Amino acid sequence: MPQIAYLGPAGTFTEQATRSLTGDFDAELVPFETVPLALAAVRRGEVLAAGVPVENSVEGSVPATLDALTTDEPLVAVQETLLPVQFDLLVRPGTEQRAIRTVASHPHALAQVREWLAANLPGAEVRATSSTAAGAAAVAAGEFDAAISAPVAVEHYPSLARLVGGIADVRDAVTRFLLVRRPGKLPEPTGADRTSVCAVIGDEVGSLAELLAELSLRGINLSRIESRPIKDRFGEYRFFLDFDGHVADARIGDALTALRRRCSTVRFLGSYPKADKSPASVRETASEQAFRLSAQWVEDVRAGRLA
Ligand SMILES: O=C(O)C(=O)C[C@]1(C(=O)O)C=C[C@@H](O)C=C1
Repeated sequence: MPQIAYLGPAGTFTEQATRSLTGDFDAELVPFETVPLALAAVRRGEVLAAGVPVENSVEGSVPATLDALTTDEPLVAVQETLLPVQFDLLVRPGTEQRAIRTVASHPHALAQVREWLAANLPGAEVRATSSTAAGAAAVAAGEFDAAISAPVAVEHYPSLARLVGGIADVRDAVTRFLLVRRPGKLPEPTGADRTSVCAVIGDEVGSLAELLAELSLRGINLSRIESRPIKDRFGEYRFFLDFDGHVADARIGDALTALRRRCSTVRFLGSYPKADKSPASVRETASEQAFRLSAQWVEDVRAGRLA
C-alpha cells in the first residue's frame, strides 16, 4: 500500500485534506512534523506523495509550502482539493474560559481567529505550534491551557473537550491543498485544469508585465500570482503563478516556452485538475485548432508550399 505524507500529528486539516486527495486509492497516511520534512520524505522516495496546504482564503499563501516546493529537487502537484476550515477551542475538561492564560495553534490558524481571541481571550498569551493538532497534543500534555484546532481534532485527543466551537473570524474560510509527487507521468488533461509554475525574472523595467503579457496574449487566465524572496539576494523574488489550462494544451505549452526564454529560472510545479472543476474558457484564437492550423501554416511557408 503506498505511503502518503502529511502535516501531522493526526487531527490536522492537512490530514483531512490528504484523506480526500487519496480517496480513490488505498493509502497509508504518515504524519510529519513540518511540510518541509514531509516533502523531503517524498524527494527521498520514502513515501509516494505528500498532502500539503498551499493557500487559505483568509490568510493567503502558506510560505513554508511555497519555499519547500522551490528548494531542492523538483516536485509536482498532481491533484488539488479545497477544504472548509472552522476552528474549535479545546481545553482539558474543567478548564474555564477565564482561567485560560496560554492558547496554542498553527500560525495560519491563529491568524484566522485573531478577532475572536482579542474579544474573548484578550489576556491570553498566543503560542505557535507546528500544526493545529500539535497544539491540541500540547494541551493534552499540560503544556498550554487551550488549543485552536480543527473540529475533528477532539476525536483524536479524547482527554480534551470542546469549550467553544465555530470561532473563525470568517465563516466560510477555505484552504487549498495539493498532493505532491516526484516528477513522472502527468495527470491527463481534463479541460478544467490548473498549471502552477515558479519563475525568477530580472529586476528590469517591465519584466513582470512582459511575463504576464505572455499569458494574456494567449488568452490564459491567471488565477494567482504571489512573490517570495529568493532569500540569498536582497530585493530579488520568485513569482508563483497559477493559471487555467494544462501543459498539454497548445496555448499553455506555447506560453511556457516563452516563459522559459524570458526567465532565468522556471520551475514547473504541475498541471492538475481544478478542485472546482470549472472549465477553462478558451477564446477561439487560442484554441487547439487555431494553434495547429497556424503552426501548419508556418511549416508550409518554411517548406516553400505557401507564400
Ligand atoms: O495545522 C493544521 O491543521 C494544518 O493543516 C495547517 C493549516 C495551514 O497551513 O494553513 C491548514 C489549514 C488551516 O488554514 C490552518 C492550518
